[in-house]
Amino acid sequence: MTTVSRETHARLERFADLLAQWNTKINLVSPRDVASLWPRHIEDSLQLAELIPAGATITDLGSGGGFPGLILAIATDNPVTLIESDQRKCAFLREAARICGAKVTVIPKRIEAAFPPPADIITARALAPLNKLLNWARPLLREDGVCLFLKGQKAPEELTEASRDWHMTSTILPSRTDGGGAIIKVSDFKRVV
Ligand SMILES: C[S@@+](CC[C@H](N)C(=O)[O-])C[C@H]1O[C@@H](n2cnc3c(N)ncnc32)[C@H](O)[C@@H]1O
Repeated sequence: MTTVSRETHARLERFADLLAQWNTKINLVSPRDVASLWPRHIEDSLQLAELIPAGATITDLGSGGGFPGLILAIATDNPVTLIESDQRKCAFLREAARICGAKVTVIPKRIEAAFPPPADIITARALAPLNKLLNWARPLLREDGVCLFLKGQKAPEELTEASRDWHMTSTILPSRTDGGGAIIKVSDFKRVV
């Protein structure tokens, strides 16, 4: 379990309450996950916080209900850009950021059409295979930036597949919350020509 301050815990509780309210109208998480928001979604996102340096700018791709981007904005107080194409989810993300006092910019567009300033860190969860994530991330990341992707059991296969198209420095870290899941950390990557 990731340890957070009492104040951060209270802000995350506010986020969880708001998500549960909004989830009755829009599908931010599966309805059966509302009762297990902390272990399944919040803790899963929080484990990235300790891999992110203080002050680093973060861009989160396909943020959905705010995992992991909004959770990281609350836990780290770093500036976070959330890219999400679903307008109703963007309305939730803006409202949750306001209520939880998170430094967030929401870009209500498809990733391919979003051009935020290059970030120090790119995150994503439950969005696309690694190869596609790297393709989206490259122009949105500083040259010396790092990608942190929350992945399921197929992380090793995705890394093998992506290695055919990308030169990269990569590590697979075991997820602390999802048995069999993993964090794929990628830096210094460029397309094989
Ligand atoms: C399966 S959900 C995962 C949401 C969140 N990351 C999580 O772990 O709960 C994928 C999200 O990515 C968004 N999405 C999918 N393709 C996208 C794209 N090309 N540009 C922006 N958002 C996209 C969807 O609208 C959806 O909210």
